[in-house]
Amino acid sequence: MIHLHQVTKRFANGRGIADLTLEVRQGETLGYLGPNGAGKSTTLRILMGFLKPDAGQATIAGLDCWRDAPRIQARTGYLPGEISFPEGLNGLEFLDLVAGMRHLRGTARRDELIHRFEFNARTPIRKMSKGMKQKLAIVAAFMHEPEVLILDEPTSGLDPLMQQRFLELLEEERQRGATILMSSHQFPEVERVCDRVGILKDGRLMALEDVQDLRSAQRRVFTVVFKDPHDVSRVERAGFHVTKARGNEVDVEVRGDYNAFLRTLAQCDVANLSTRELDLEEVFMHYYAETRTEVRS
Ligand SMILES: Nc1ncnc2c1ncn2[C@@H]1O[C@H](COP(=O)(O)OP(=O)(O)OP(=O)(O)O)[C@@H](O)[C@H]1O
Repeated sequence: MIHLHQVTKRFANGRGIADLTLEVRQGETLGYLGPNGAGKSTTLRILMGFLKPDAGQATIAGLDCWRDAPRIQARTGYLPGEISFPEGLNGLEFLDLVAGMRHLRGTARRDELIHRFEFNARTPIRKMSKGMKQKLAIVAAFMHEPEVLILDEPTSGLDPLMQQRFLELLEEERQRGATILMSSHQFPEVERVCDRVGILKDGRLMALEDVQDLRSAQRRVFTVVFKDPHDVSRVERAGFHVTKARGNEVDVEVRGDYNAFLRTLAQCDVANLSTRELDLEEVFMHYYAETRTEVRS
């Protein structure tokens, strides 16, 4: 449904996106993650036809994002990262303006969304808080029940209750069959609502993974407290991936077969042992950091 094929956009500062190929399948929700300045918003703005790529092609439902921008903008729900509203309007007037541009007549969905996000849409926009403006932009992006949603950090500025409401809305849109591309810095929300997750760094796609596969892969962190500090180096020497070491206590990431690790532990004097699943943040954090930091005392 959403296709980027070898798309490059380079700004004067040398940043942007480079040779990016990515597909969001029909009915799929794809989480788009990456450090600040990675090029996420740039990608989304190219898809909405606000930026022209230097090379490559971006399409939504077969329409070229640059040439067919008005048609794409009419049928897509877009939530920008930085929202600029026209001067002098209240929330409802702004929504009427957007509805008019999309030739949308019914107001039931609009009113239902305003009710759901609990804000007074008659407030002048200049008097709205950051969170209220975000809610208003959400209503504008979702009220025409688009088949494609392009969302740039959609929960930023929302309080925890409203973030929850938003994720419920997204879940409903997924059920309805919408195709969703969503940038985010919130690993837990991506893990909750996305089918796949792409990681962008320095304008390049570093990883593209199925969230279900990540869940089912055997990845655990073992936190072990040794009685004898020499056992810490015994674990390291055996080739296991120690992610944190604090005195006698270590965190060890183990993927796949746990038996070899347990056999190594059997040779050590273990005072305490706990284990948990690796979360999405831990799986992907090394793409964010320049070098993995090891905490040693
Ligand atoms: N219109 C522009 N003109 C010049 N440089 C730009 C423009 N838009 C973005 N950039 C630069 O391109 C790079 C990528 O920016 P972008 O906003 O796409 O990153 P991002 O991944 O969305 O970051 P964040 O997580 O901080 O929102 C940055 O270095 C930014 O300064």
